[in-house]
Order: sequence, then structure tokens, then C-alpha cells
Amino acid sequence: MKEIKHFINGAFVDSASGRTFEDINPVNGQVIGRVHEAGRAEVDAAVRAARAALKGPWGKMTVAERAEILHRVADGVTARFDEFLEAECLDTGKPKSLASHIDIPRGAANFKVFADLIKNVPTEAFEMATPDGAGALNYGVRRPKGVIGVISPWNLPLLLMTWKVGPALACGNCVVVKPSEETPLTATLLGEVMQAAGVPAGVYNVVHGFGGDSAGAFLTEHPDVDAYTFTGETGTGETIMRAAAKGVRQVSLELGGKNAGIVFADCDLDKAIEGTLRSAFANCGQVCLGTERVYVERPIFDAFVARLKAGAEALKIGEPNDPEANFGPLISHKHREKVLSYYQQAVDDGATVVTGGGVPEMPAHLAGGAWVQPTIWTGLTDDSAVVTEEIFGPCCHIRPFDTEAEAIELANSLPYGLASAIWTENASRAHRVAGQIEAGIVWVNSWFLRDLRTAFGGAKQSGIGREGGVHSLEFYTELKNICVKL
Ligand SMILES: NC(=O)c1ccc[n+]([C@@H]2O[C@H](COP(=O)([O-])OP(=O)(O)OC[C@H]3O[C@@H](n4cnc5c(N)ncnc54)[C@H](O)[C@@H]3O)[C@@H](O)[C@H]2O)c1
Ligand SMILES: O=C/C=C/C=C(\O)C(=O)O
Repeated sequence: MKEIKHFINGAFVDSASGRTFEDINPVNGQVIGRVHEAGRAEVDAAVRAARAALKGPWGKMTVAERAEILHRVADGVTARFDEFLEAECLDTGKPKSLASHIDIPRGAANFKVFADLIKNVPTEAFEMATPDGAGALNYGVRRPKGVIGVISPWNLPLLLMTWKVGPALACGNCVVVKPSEETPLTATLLGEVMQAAGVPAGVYNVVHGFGGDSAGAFLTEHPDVDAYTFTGETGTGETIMRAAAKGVRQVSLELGGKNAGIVFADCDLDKAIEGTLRSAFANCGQVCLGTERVYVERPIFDAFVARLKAGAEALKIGEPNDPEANFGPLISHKHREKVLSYYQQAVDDGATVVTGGGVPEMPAHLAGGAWVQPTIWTGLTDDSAVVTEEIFGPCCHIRPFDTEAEAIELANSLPYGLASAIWTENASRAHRVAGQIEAGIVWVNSWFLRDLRTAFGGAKQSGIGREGGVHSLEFYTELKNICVKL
């Protein structure tokens, strides 16, 4: 039986309490291993280790030395690609065909891009006049923020955790990571890579456990953490924000969404279908940027529904090692209950179930997994919970619209504002509509195309702040102005 330990001050350690919890394989419901659950003592040890490391060799390194070590971390992830792939797919059940193209390559890229960026960051300077005529010189310098609490979700575990740890370390901080209780493996394996790359002890720490009244809450309540970066549900973000307010700690929040796809009659229908299939069903619909609301211009509505139905029914449901599989299980039976409750709600609200709506027949060795059918609905009213609440599953509702203004109003009608995808071959319309969508990220004729230098984050209740490229510097450093009288 695998034993998953904390990684604190450069060593793998048990919980003093001896408390552990099960890590479950979503493919078959079997126990992968036992995970140590951190108490306040372990969280405190991790925070103290991070604080001490800031004053040790890490805090004395030049930018170039830090960048070199982070490139070694990236190379370490790549060198152990198959182990990370195995671990991520064991924890999440996602197809290896997906994780090998998205999750694991980004686990390396998220270190490389910030290691390179930090070496080329300009600063600002202002000469000013003074009454005595001699003048003064102002210049900005950036310093690490200090100890960063990193709390990450289970849907893209390595990608989303390293998306925060990469810039945090590039900027000279130290981190205490609390991965999701559902997916402890890759954050733990990264500890070994950090050791091998020569990252000093205490720079990267991992504590396992749950949220409330467990490791997550103990981390957000710890007074010696300087800032928190969190990705997860909006409600959890509110809780973390309240905890961070004590001691006035800054937060970067990447939260939930209920993203709209807008498909105009003048779109390239093949592209729109391919892109909407991926955005609705990739990762079993467990992608915050995914599309759960599809608005289609009326003249192509019937054709679009028929094509998307055919595409959903052509998805290959299967386990991670199945080379044909492009559709895995949900993360857990608990999450499946939530998704199936929305499947039932849709029926209760009078939806037309275009396809899916239940649990697929699976072979005996997979029957214990958290499987659901990819599902498409039409016919619901705009106020149905299925159309307004984040489900975070492989499902979407399709609704016709008649005018551009109507489509924009529908897309902007919810308190979320994370992402949107617009499908049209009319360039003017693409720019005009994208400019009016209230979201942090808008794709045109594409989905999940990611340039890591760009601003990434949500508007409205989908988040606070932007991470990515130079935008990450605003959160992971303190910018100081020095004014020198000449
Ligand atoms: N905006 C984005 O970039 C983005 C990316 C991925 C997922 N998400 C969102 O994340 C959600 C799915 O992930 P999830 O179910 O893991 O989210 P979640 O909020 O339940 O948990 C996320 C993390 O927070 C921890 N946590 C929970 N309660 C806590 C508390 N009170 N104090 C401290 N930590 C706590 C969990 O243990 C986990 O590590 C969805 O809403 C999805 O939209 C957003
Ligand atoms: O499920 C949400 C996916 C988020 C993706 C990123 O944060 C990224 O691509 O950097």
C-alpha cells in the first residue's frame, strides 16, 4: 500500500498524529494509498521551514542562479515524465492521451517560462525636479513577497499547482503547497524532483489534508504566511479571502465559472463543433474554462445540436491506459452525485435530453468508477439551475439566439466571468463581441490555446488578480520605489 507523506524542509515526513486518509482511484474506486493528514504542527513546521529558507542560500541566490535551478526542476519533470503521467492518471482517472499532452508538459513549462521571464524583467525609473534644482532619481526594485501559501484543486493537479509554484519560486519566494485531498501524488513526486535539482530545503513544502478544519484552513489561518494563491470553487475562495484578511494578506483567486460559447451562423461549423466538444467534454468536463452554456444563432441551431450530439456519442469512454480512450471518469463518487443531481434537475425542469443524462454501462473491472455519460440538453429556461450554476461535469445546455446583442446579454447574464469562446468567421464581429464579453479570457475560433505570457484570471465572481507572464510579478513580488536626492 502506497504511503503518501508530507514534504517539509527537504524531507518526507509523517503526521505526528498518525492520522491518514485514503487516496482513491476514480477509475475503479480502489484505494491507491494512504495519505498523511497534516495537523497544525505539520503546517507550522512547513511555514517555519519556508521562512528559514528565505534567509538561507535561496535568499542569497542571484536571479540567474534561481533561473538555472528552475530549469533543472523543469528538466527533472521531463526526465520523470512517465512517473508523473502514471501518478496524475492514477489520481484523476484522466486518459493518458490527455495528460501526456496537457498536464505533464505544462508541469515543466510552468517552471521554464518563469525562469526565463525573471531574467528579463525591466524596472522603472523617474528623474524629478526639486526646488533646489538638483533633482532626484526614483527607481523601482522588486523583492520576493516571502512565504506563499498555495492551495490547488484536483482537476489539473500538477498543471495548476506548478502554475503558481513556478512564478513564486522564480520571484525568490518560498512556498507551502496544500494540494487537493483527491490528488496528492504529483505534488509529492515534485518534492523528489526539487531535491534532485538542488532546490534548498524549505523552499518547496507540501502538506496534505482537507480544507475546512484541516490542512487547508490551518494554512490560511497561519499568521506567518505572507500571501495566498488559490484555485478552486468560488465559495472556498470567499472563505480563504476571509482568513487572509486577518493580518492583511494578499490573495490571488482563480475561481469557478459557468462559461458561455457563442456560435454564430457564419462560423466554420467543423471548427465550432470540434472546439465545443473539447470545451464541454475534455477532462470529463472538469475544466474551469470549459463551456457549459452554448448559445447558437438560430439558422444553424438544429444542425449544430445534431453535430454536437454525434460528437458526444462518438467519445471513447475508458481507463487511462486505453489508447483509444478520450473520456475518463469524474474525480470521485461524491462529485458524481453532484453532477447526477444536475442531470436529474435538468429533467425535472423539462429539458430535452439530446444525449446522455445517466451512467454508462462499464465492464466489471471498472464498475466501481465514478463514470457518467457525456450529456447535452436543450429547452431549458435561462433561470434553470442547470444553466446558471457551475456543474463541473461533461454536460452543456444549447440555446438558440437571434441577434448579436441578445447573445452578448445572455453570455454576460451570470455573476461568473471566467472564460468564453466565440465562433465566427467575421473578423469585425469577433473583435466587437469579444470586447463586450465580461470575462477574463475570451477565445475566438479556438479554446484552451494558452500563451503563458498572457494575463490569466477571472472577472466578477470568477476570481481576483491575473497570473501569467509579467502579471505574476504583481502578486509574487513587492515593488519598492527608492527616491535618491541628487
Ligand atoms: N479559475 C481557475 O483557473 C480554476 C481552475 C481549476 C478549477 N477551478 C475551480 O475549482 C473547483 C473544482 O476544484 P475543487 O473541487 O478542488 O475546489 P475546492 O474549492 O473544493 O478545493 C480546492 C482546494 O481548496 C482546499 N480547500 C477547501 N476548503 C478550504 C478551506 N476552507 N480552507 C482552505 N482550503 C480549502 C481543498 O482542499 C483543495 O485543495 C471548480 O469550481 C472549478 O471551477 C478554477
Ligand atoms: O480548470 C482550469 C484550467 C486552468 C488552466 C490554467 O490555469 C492554465 O492553463 O494556466
